[in-house]
Amino acid sequence: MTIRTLDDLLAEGVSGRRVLVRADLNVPLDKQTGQITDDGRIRAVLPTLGALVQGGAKVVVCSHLGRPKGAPDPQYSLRPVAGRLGELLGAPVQFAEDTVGDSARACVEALADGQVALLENLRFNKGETSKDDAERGAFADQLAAFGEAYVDDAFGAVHRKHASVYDVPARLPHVAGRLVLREVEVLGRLAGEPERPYVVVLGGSKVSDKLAVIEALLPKVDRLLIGGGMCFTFLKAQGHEVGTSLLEEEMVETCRNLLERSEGKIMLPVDVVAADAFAPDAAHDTVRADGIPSHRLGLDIGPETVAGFAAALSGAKTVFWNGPMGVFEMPAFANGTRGVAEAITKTDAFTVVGGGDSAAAVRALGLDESSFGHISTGGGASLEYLEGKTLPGIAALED
Ligand SMILES: Nc1ncnc2c1ncn2[C@@H]1O[C@H](COP(=O)(O)OP(=O)(O)O)[C@@H](O)[C@H]1O
Ligand SMILES: O=C(OP(=O)(O)O)[C@H](O)COP(=O)(O)O
Repeated sequence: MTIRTLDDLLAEGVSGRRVLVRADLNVPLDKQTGQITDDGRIRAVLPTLGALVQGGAKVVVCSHLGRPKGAPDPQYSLRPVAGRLGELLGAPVQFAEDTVGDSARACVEALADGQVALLENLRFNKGETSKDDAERGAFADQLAAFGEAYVDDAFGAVHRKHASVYDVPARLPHVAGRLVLREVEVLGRLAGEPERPYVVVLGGSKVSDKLAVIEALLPKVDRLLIGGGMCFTFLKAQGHEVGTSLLEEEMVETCRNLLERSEGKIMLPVDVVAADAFAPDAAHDTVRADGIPSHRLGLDIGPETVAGFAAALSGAKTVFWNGPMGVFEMPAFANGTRGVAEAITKTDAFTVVGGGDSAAAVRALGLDESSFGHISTGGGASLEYLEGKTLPGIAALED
């Protein structure tokens, strides 16, 4: 099995050719202003886009943003991303008002050599995420018509069996972009035989996605530290009241089983910061993890938990962290994420941070990016890669 790379495509010559690039431009946006709060994922794809522009390709970029439900939803428009991408590339990016409709077609047809267009959010179309092969395939046909070659540089989405990731490469000559190659190279160090002790820290809000990964990771790790929105389903499984905290009721039984089989490797919070509301100025207190008041919700791990997690991390030789420990976007609930991130940087371990929001948290909290071994653009993608799974987006690139 081989995977052709962007360099192979460039060596063939791309001048005047339409190249469809799947990027992961799923950046965090400020809910009030709609502005991009962290452009790390846009910067991460610049080496690939820059090389194609230099080569004189007509570059058609596509991406998802957030989780719209298969229909246009203005709050998830990629328009602001087109503006920022143009600034970073130093040349305007044409924005298509739809993904595969008249606007997109006109935009693609008008491209001159070396110009870049960005299509509207892929997930405004049912076919992108459909579980039905035919529905996904029909959408992939429309997308593939925009390119003569396909580059996958969307590492953060390679674990999704979606049309733009899985079905389009079956329809076009396909290569891996620079970001995908780099991520796979670095994460390969953790997927093989990581130096022990190997500690994984999990948090964030995509609870059910990540619960599935824990099962597979448990045998490979020495400690699994769980905070963020993840922890409440586990606390509930231990029989504790979690108030109105993020909870996946239907996964409580799964968590109970995981705890039973975890041989004591799973470490949960002993204290949490519980608030009256999901708001920056909400009244809040640190409470015992088994004493969250029924009208409150946990928005951060508490200081005793941070100290316990730091102690568990101190002797580690390999650390992987995905998912903020709390709602770090609100300063009152950022201490847990900051504390754990600092503890990770103090270890002698090879440290990897993965995930759009985790990487954004590192930058937003003013931590030194260079004190981590690698900052990955993918959270779920890197976790599934570490699990040793064949990822749909990588498999689709193999010849
Ligand atoms: N206790 C919590 N309750 C609700 N949301 C939380 C909690 N802790 C963290 N989060 C949220 O999780 C989000 C990030 O989750 P996720 O997408 O899983 O991470 P990543 O993008 O790094 O993979 C952040 O926006 C953060 O506010
Ligand atoms: O943000 C992403 O993943 P991550 O939060 O696991 O890093 C990717 O853009 C994938 O998005 P998805 O989890 O909605 O498929």
